[in-house]
Formats: sequence, C-alpha cells, structure tokens
Amino acid sequence: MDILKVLSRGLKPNPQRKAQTAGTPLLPSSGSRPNPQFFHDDIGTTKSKKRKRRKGAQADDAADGEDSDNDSEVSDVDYFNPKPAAPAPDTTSTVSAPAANPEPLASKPEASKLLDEDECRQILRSHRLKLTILSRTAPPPPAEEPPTKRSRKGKKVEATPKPDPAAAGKDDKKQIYPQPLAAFGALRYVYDVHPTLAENLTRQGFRVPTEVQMGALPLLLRPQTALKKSKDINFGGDRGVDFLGVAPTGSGKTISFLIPAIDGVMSRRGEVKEGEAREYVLEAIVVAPTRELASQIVNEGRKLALGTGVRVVLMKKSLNLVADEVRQEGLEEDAEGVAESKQEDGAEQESEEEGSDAEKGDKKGRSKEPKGPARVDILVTTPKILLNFLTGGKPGVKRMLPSVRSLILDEADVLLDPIFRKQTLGIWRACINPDLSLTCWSATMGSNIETLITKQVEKRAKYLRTNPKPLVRLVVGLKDTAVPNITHKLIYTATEQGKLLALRQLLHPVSSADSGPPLRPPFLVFTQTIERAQSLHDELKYDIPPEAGGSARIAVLHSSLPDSIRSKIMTRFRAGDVWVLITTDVLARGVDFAGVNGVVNYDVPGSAAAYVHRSGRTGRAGREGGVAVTFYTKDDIPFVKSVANVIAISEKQAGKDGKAEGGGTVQKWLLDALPKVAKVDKRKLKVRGVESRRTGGKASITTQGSYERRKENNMRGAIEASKKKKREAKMVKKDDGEGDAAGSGDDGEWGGLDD
Ligand SMILES: Nc1ncnc2c1ncn2[C@@H]1O[C@H](COP(=O)(O)OP(=O)(O)OP(=O)(O)O)[C@@H](O)[C@H]1O
Repeated sequence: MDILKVLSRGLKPNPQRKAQTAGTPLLPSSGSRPNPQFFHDDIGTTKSKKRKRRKGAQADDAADGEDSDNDSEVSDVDYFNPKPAAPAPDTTSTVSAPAANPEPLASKPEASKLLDEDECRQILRSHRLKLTILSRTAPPPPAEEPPTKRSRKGKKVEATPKPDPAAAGKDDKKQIYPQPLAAFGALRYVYDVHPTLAENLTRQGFRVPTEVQMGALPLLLRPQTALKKSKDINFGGDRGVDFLGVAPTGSGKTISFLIPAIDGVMSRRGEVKEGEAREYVLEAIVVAPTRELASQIVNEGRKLALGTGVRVVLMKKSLNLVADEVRQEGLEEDAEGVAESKQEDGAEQESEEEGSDAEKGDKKGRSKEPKGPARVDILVTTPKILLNFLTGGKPGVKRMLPSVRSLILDEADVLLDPIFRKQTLGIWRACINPDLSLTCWSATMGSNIETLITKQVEKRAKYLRTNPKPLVRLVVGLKDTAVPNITHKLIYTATEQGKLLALRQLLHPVSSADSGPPLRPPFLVFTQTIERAQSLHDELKYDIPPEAGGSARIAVLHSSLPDSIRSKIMTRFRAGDVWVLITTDVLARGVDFAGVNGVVNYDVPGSAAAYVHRSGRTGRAGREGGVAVTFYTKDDIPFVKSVANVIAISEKQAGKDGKAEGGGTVQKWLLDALPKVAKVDKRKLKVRGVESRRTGGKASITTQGSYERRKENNMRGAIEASKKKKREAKMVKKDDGEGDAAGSGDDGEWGGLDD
C-alpha cells in the first residue's frame, strides 16, 4: 500500500452534500469534518511548495458537509441571506469534504507497518513537520545494536555516540524523525490504544489525522515504537518525553493531548471491564487560560473517554482532590501568583472571577469545606482555581499532587507569560511525580517561552534528582505566526466613527462596492476592552430587525459577566441563535466554533500572536473561506506592522502574496512604510492595548451620550417586543385557520434599518 495514498485520504468532495447545503448559513459548531490537513507538499522535493487545494474542491467544500438537521435550526427569516437567495459566492462557508463514503481507517496489516527513517523523514517534510530536541541533555546511547534495516542504502550505520559531557548543550537542536501517524487505525494496531478510545474517535467522524496529530501522537503514546526505526531508538527510553507542540489554530491540538492523557489512565488502570469498580487517581491535569476553553476541553475529553470509565472533570472550588500536605518554604511565591491576576480583560480576568464565584457560593450557604475525595482521572482547570486549592489549606502547608504524571499546558505561551507565570509554575511545582511528562501547546510560542520551559525542565529535574526527559519541540508549518487558510482584510478608517460605519456595512445584507461582500453569520467581533465590547453591543443591538430575530441575534460576552450568562451565550452561539458575538480577548484563544465564518478585529489586536489567535477562530480544521477583517485608524498605525506581517506571511504560505495573481492584502510598500515599534511599546500594547481607547471619549463606542442611548434602546426594545407580540398573535391566527394565507404583514424580507 502506498503510504502517500494513505496520507491523502478523504479528500474527495461530495457533490450530493453540496446540493443539499448550498447557500445556507453554518451553525458555529456544526459541520462535517473537512480534510483537516494544511500541508501536503510533493514528497521528494527538498524545498516544499504548499499543497494547493483545487479551486473546484474549495467551492465544493464551501457547500459541503453541513448537516441538514442543522439547517432546519436556522431561522426562516434569514437576514443575512434573504430568500430567495442566489447561492452565495462563497468566500465564507467552506467546509471541505469528507468523502461520501469515507475511506475506512487503515486495516490492521497496513496500519501496523512501520516506516523506515527515510520514509518518515519524507512524510514529515511533506506535511511540514519538524521535530527537534530542545533539552540540553544529549540522548543516552543505545542499549543494543541499531537495527540492520538502517543500512539499507549500503551505508555503514554507527551506533549513537556516548554523550560527551563537554559537548552537552551543543547538541540541543537535533532533529528527529519519529513515525508519523499515517492513519487513525494505527493508534490501535501500532500504538496499542484501547479499542473503545479508538472507536470514539471514529464515531466523532475523524478520518484523517491532522499534521499535529501525525507528529505528536506516536511520540507521546509510545516513544519506543515511534523511534523503533530511527537512530534515536533509545532516546527517551520508556519514560517518554516532555513536549512542546506548535501548530496552527484549529489544527487539532486538543485531541493530540487528550488521547495520550486518556490512554495513560487506561494503560495504568489495565483493561476496563464493564461494571467493575474503578480506581480513580488524578493522573493528568490540563491547564487552560479561560473557563470557556476549559469547559470545551472537558466536553471533548468526555466524548473521547465515553465508555472507557475515565473521568474528565472541570475544576471547581468545592472539588476535593487527593493531595499530600507538605510544610514548605517558598509558599509566598505561589501566594503571590494568586494575587497577581489584576488584568484588564481577556484570559487574565479569569482568576478574579473564580474568587467571586466562590464567594457567591458561600453566601448561598454552601459549606466552605470541600467534601469527600473527588473521583477524577483527568482534571481540566484554569490556573488560579487550582493554585487556590494547592495553597488554600492550612497556613504554611502546601498541597502536592504526587499522582499526577501528565501536566498539559494548553495555550502554554499565555500560561507562561508573566500574567499567569507564577500560577502556572506553582501548579507545575506541585506535580512532584519524578515521571511527570510536561506537554505544552499553542499556535504561537516565543523563543523566550521555549527557553523558560527548557530551563524549568532542567531545574525541576535537578531539584527532584532525576534525569530530565528529552524535551522535544514539534513545529507544524515551519512558521508559527500564520493563518494561511483564510482571507485577511485590513481596512483603514480615518476616525473611530468610521469604524462603526464600516462595521455596519459589513453587517448590512446589501454589499457596497467598497466594503466587499457582507460577512456571513455567524461571526465574532473583537474589541480591546470590556467597556468597548459592551458599548459596541449597545450600539448595534437593534441593527438586526425583529423579523430576523432582532436583538437576540447580537450578543456580548466578556469576563465581567457572571458565569451562568457566559455559558448561556456560548450555548446560544453554538446553537446558531446568536449570529454576531461581540467579545474581548477572552474568546481569542482555543475556543472552537467550527462554523464561524468571520472574525472582525474592531480594535487592532495587541500583538502578532493575538492576531493569529483571534483570526484563528475561523477556518477551523483546515476549512477555507473564513475571513478576518481588521480595522485600523491613525491611532493604530504604530501597531499595524505586526498584524500586517502575519497577513503577509499567511498569504505567502497560501501562495497569495503580492507577487501572485491579484496581489496580497499587504503590499510590500505598505509593509516598508509602516513604522517599526520599539520593544517596550510592543509590550505595552500587548498588555494595555491602544492607550487612547482606555480612558476618555474613545473608551466607549457610541454615536450618542449614554443617557440617549439607553432611552433609545428602551424604546427600540419596546417596539421589538410589541412587533414580536403581533407576529405571535398572527401566527396563532394562522394556525387557527383565520389568518390571511398570503400574509400581508411585515413577515418576510427586511426593508432596512429601523431608524
Ligand atoms: N483529525 C481531524 N479531522 C477533522 N477534524 C478534526 C480533526 N482533529 C480535530 N478536528 C477538529 O478541528 C477543530 C479544531 O480542533 P482544536 O480545537 O483541537 O484546534 P487547536 O489546534 O487546539 O486550535 P487553537 O490553537 O485555536 O486552540 C475541532 O472542531 C476538532 O473537532
């Protein structure tokens, strides 16, 4: 069986599905699985060209794959896609095709074939996967002679030399070529993953592993097998590796860490039999910066762990984890971490709120004392709530988690940024098991964060008097600051008011010549601060007419809102009830709404990484056709360069740069003309955003004073409610057979803004 064929499975579009779904908006969390792979260069070329997806395939993809069930949930009055609608020129809703008859997973003999190192090298290259050892300790020498197969080219293969202490530190960027995961079938047949876990993966419709899954899963599941045909056979031994995975947004990193975590629990617990009493030992902790992301990971984990008996649990204040209590020096440092979470918004705000939730609980008369030991195998948490548990026992005593063997940092660059660093390191320190594996994941990873991780791994090993595990870095795409599969637009407006107008034009169903086609719902709008998100919501709340769902179609989500409201809004957005979600950076990372068609950066993001993560909320799992629109005014000019650079790199990767037909979004002259920003200003922008939007007139977005806005919104709310009442009354009449069948009222198409 040709391995290339295995790797390019499931790419065929399905014309039937296209016909079913053309022109219908997507639900944010719907959609069949597209071909999730970003890259597939010709094998054999040294300098790789990006695999270009067929144009036709893209169009097919656009219409493909949405479940007809989901379609029925979309409102009859479709404001953004009024009926009868010509099939949209779909730059937006692209879901690439899972084959009508998806190819089966690789069969046993085919899946269990191990590739030799050359083949591994070629495939890894073809998918732009680069695996490098970062730790400064050279791998130990092989315990046995390397397999003879390595000399198939007739070259004499020498055993890996013993590490030279003097050379330690020089061998820190060695590239390795482990087995790539050719097909999910190999999980079961080669990597010995429990059949239930493998079946759960299939049941979710996953057919082809994404690049990050190809590169990470073998090494994380069974390093010895993954490196069996490699010179590095004994590297890592059976203790496994520490791991740093850098892969594009929406490329399936969650599964890449959840499968090994669940597998880890199952292998140690042995065969799980129906009805058998299970032992719950906290084995893995996943840390994520926001509760939205943490809840999402729990959901994903539970889907994968269905029927396995593995319990994936979201951390709560009342959860009583099994921990060792240790009197320890250095507690102040962690306590400091708890206090140090005063940030303006976004992920950082999480910690404060957890405190307030707890207080709310206490006021309701719930016991402050945690109850009975929690039955948890895999814990998913935001940093502060877990650190509170670790430091919140008796004074001077810290809780340790010796049973934890896997610590997973999702969005590791944020978790190890100064904002969260002390909290995250506090958790890491509490995981005292000498066999602990650390895995860190993000679409963006600065070299400073990599260095920090490397040093911490070594420091920790010294402290615990163990040998550090090899730290392996996997980079997918070779550039970590790109979102290549979506369209990027940069729109300049002279004033803040101009931005509002431009956004309204994007929202408006009738496209104007200069704004291009309107964005198709659902989409996300990002602002710099909570105040701006709230006031933008107040401003736009009634822009969608009652006939199309009215104010319920636009929502705002930020970290000042209570938990319950946040989760309700997430549910409504996922269900397709909310079409436009205005938010802050709290939703910029990790959150997966598969069908989001666009992202609007109403305020310029604070860094290149923030742009990557925000834009990456569209174009998930390789879907093409997502759009990221970024507005900027003259206040933003000093900061646009980093965004423009990401756009230029993304377009270059997609073959759409300035030299290509039609040119790119960012012309070279513009890039050259944009001013360079000093490091200190970059840092300030990252933490505070554009200063002029924090206070004074520009802090909120409004065309009126707040009193007038309130008055007007009250009035519009009343009108909307009365129209709704009338419509409902009419429906009742119709149902009773008394109404006019032709329906002469205001149902149907929308006639314009209700000013
Ligand atoms: N092999 C696969 N085939 C198809 N879809 C997949 C596959 N693996 C993951 N997905 C889907 O891709 C989407 C994105 O996955 P995930 O949220 O894990 O991305 P991510 O890499 O963590 O992104 P981010 O960096 O934004 O957090 C999810 O909807 C997931 O179900």
